[in-house]
Amino acid sequence: MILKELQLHNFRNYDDLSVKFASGVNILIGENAQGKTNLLEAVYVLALTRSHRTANDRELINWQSHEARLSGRIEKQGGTVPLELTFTAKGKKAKVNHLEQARLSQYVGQLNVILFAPEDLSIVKGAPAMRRHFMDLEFGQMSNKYLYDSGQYRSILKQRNQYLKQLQTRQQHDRVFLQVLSDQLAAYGAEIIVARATFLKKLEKWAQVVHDTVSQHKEKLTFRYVTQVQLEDNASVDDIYHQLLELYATNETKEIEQGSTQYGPQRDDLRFLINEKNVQTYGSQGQQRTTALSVKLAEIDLMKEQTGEYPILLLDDVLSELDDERQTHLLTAIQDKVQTFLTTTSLSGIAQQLIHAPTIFNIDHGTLSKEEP
Ligand SMILES: Nc1ncnc2c1ncn2[C@@H]1O[C@H](COP(=O)(O)OP(=O)(O)OP(=O)(O)O)[C@@H](O)[C@H]1O
Repeated sequence: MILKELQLHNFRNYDDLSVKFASGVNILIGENAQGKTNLLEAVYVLALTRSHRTANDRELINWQSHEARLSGRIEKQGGTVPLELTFTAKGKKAKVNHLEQARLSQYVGQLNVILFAPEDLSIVKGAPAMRRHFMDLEFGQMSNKYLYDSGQYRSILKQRNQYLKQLQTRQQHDRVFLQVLSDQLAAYGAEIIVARATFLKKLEKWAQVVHDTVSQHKEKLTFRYVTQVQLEDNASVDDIYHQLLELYATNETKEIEQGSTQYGPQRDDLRFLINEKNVQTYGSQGQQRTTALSVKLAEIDLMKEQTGEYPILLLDDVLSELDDERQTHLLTAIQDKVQTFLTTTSLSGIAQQLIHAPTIFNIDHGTLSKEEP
């Protein structure tokens, strides 16, 4: 899939921008605070309807304005698809093929992106929330159902936590309503757990291929999905649902005391192992970085397997963080396959010989100029 064109209107520090991109590697060069990350963010937002940097959409709108508009034209095997997003103080509207979508989950998935920023290098050693966020982002793009189920789960979880607190302070007495919420939560939770397990198996398979090459056949990378339920191979949604219900029933008093839900996918984690040893605790910094790189590259392959199209890769200032060997692996893996946008303040430190005919854009105070070859 290729993002052929992008138009921005009052998005961050861009007043009006209209740009055509190359199908290979697009390098965005500029000094600090000129709008490089804002442009990558625009592509990310166009794909996912929300930013990776802020949960507050208002920040995306130019300070001088009340409305931001992003539109783009993507080219896929099935043809060209125009996308449009409008942000105002009241909310956002999403259009595919000029038709407004009733639900954002219907919009997401048209344009698939993978973002790789320096903080992703800490996916192995960072907090569990980071790995859950990673799973939700990636799997949500590949499956509308996953996206929908996790949205429902989040809202029921919030209600249930509020209700547990109310039971704690005796504002509420009705435990039957708690059971209704537990039932709904277990139903969506089971869907999420089974989907995560299924996607992780597939992702692991691709990550093993990449890691085997990067480690020159010395290391075997495996994933371990850490969840509170018993997860046998091919576990059914129904089985997990009953296990969760059982956990809620047995721990009702404890959960009321704590005033929060203690069981479910919001407590999951993901462990990476190299030759059976946990990379988080035993891996060198180099192995942790290589694992992160293998996982990122595996996402590209998995996305292709699931959707039939390669996603777009957004590299936010990450190449300078990778040594020559890892840069080589990354750039060779994507060469001539994946449309890539990379930001940098300087070309030095980037293995340019591995980038086939890049298109270079200079960014200066929210304006773009293409460097002629
Ligand atoms: N809503 C907004 N309206 C107008 N300008 C904004 C808005 N949000 C951010 N900016 C401006 O955008 C600029 C930051 O741009 P960006 O984050 O893309 O920097 P960058 O080029 O990636 O720099 P660095 O290399 O330091 O990361 C800042 O000058 C900031 O003041």
